[in-house]
Amino acid sequence: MTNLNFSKTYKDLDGPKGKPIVGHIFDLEKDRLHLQYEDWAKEYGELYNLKFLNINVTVSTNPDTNAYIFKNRPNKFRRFKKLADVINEVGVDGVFTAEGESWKKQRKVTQKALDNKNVKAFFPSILTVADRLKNYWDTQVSKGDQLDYPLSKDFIRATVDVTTNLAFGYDMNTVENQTNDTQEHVEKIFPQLNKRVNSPIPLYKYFKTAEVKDFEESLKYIREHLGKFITQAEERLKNDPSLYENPSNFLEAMLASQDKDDPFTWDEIFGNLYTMLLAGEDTTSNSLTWTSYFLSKYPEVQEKIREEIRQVLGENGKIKSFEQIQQFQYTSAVFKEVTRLKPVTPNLYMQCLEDTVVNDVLFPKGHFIITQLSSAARSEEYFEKAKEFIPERWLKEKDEPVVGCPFHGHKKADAMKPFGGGPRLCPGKFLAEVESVVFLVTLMKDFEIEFYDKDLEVEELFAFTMQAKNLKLNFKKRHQVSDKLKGELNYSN
Ligand code: HEM
Repeated sequence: MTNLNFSKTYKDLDGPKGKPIVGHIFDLEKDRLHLQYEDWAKEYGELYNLKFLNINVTVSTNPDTNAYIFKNRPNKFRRFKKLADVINEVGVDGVFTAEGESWKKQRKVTQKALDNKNVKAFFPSILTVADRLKNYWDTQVSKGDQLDYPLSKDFIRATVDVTTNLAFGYDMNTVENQTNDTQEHVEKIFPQLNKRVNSPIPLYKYFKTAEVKDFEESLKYIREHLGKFITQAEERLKNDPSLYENPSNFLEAMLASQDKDDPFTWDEIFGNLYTMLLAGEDTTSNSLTWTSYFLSKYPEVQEKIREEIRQVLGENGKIKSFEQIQQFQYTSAVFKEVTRLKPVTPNLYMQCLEDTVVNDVLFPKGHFIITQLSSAARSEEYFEKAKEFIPERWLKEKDEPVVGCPFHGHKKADAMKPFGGGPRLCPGKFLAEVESVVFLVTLMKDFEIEFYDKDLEVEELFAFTMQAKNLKLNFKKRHQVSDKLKGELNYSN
């Protein structure tokens, strides 16, 4: 500590008053944890303390502090050990929970599998999933307007298909085979993880309730199922040794390492397949579901996306090339604004690996810091008209090299970090953005959505990821554009 300069330590920070001995353990509102952290930040400032028995935790909503923490991984900070242990316990022992050298090795292969070049090469498979989605939706609306339609389920299926295709080289096709069980088992994982991470005593280890047993059955199913993918890929490599040099997907790339000095173990391969499935599906599908919330709230945004579709693809055109995705600037801005207002992973859990000074505050080795993301992203401090949904804030002014957000002026566009940051920035960010634009274009081109019940309040439900509770939508074939709108939007069809 001798070389560190600081004027305060975390102990000088304020925070809500906890109960004697237990501290804040019983104060946490598990279903709205991120909102509770945001509320406390309004009262106690951007850095404040909580206590769980004898464990001190600082919550940081400060973008600079958070950026520093993100940037200084894996050397100075790691993810919460308890979080990693709970995730590993269910077998998801991969790049998300790995640390140090093991993380570096796993990150390298993950990042390569998801880099721009690979996503581009994989693009035709995304289009295939989008075509299936369109056909499925056509069938649904051909029966008439679909009231209270479970659109979020379709987004889950589409993102599962994209991820399993890219990562495992397996076409699960859950969009067409609506009966696929895998995703139903996978859906149970995040809510259960949330419960386990937030239980001070791991009762699930000692009392096998029906819920615990059901969850364990799901884990068994997933283990067997993913195991089959590994066996199939091993066969492919045996039959075609050229795949060792040029693996065609993430799973093959991991298996190909068996040939090298530092091979991955079966558990590492399994854990990373599992990680990809979980990390790629829940986050992206929830973000798309939140997008459908804003589209229903603002029908004019649906129209603007349609106008962009017309401009980029022409009348009755289809997405054909990867390059066209870059032209969907407004649609991309819609998605970006959704990730600002509804960041689906609002809390990231960090721990200091050494005594560290961040923004003049000393945090000792082992100290826990929750990097809270939704607070800054929705704060007037960093974004003008912060509470409003304004996709245009992310559009470049014509002929002007505007960087980031024209609305925030002197404020900070990088105060939002829905994909984390630093060396552990989400490696699936690009894939998520590309597939989301493709699915939104598919949705808006031929269909429209509206609230099933305008008076039903849609709530943010925290279940490890942040989900939309009470979102009920009607799903319809696209209406004819009115003459008035045609004039306003310069529609010609
Ligand atoms: C809208 C969609 C998504 C969001 C909002 C999101 C968000 C995040 C966040 C916040 C993190 C933690 C980053 C950090 O600690 O700094 C993360 C990590 C990760 N994400 Fe994503 N993600 C999304 C989609 C995806 C997709 C599509 C994949 C892959 C198919 C993916 C794979 C991963 C992996 C493997 C990690 C762990 C990285 C590491 O620890 O080094 N994510 N994601």
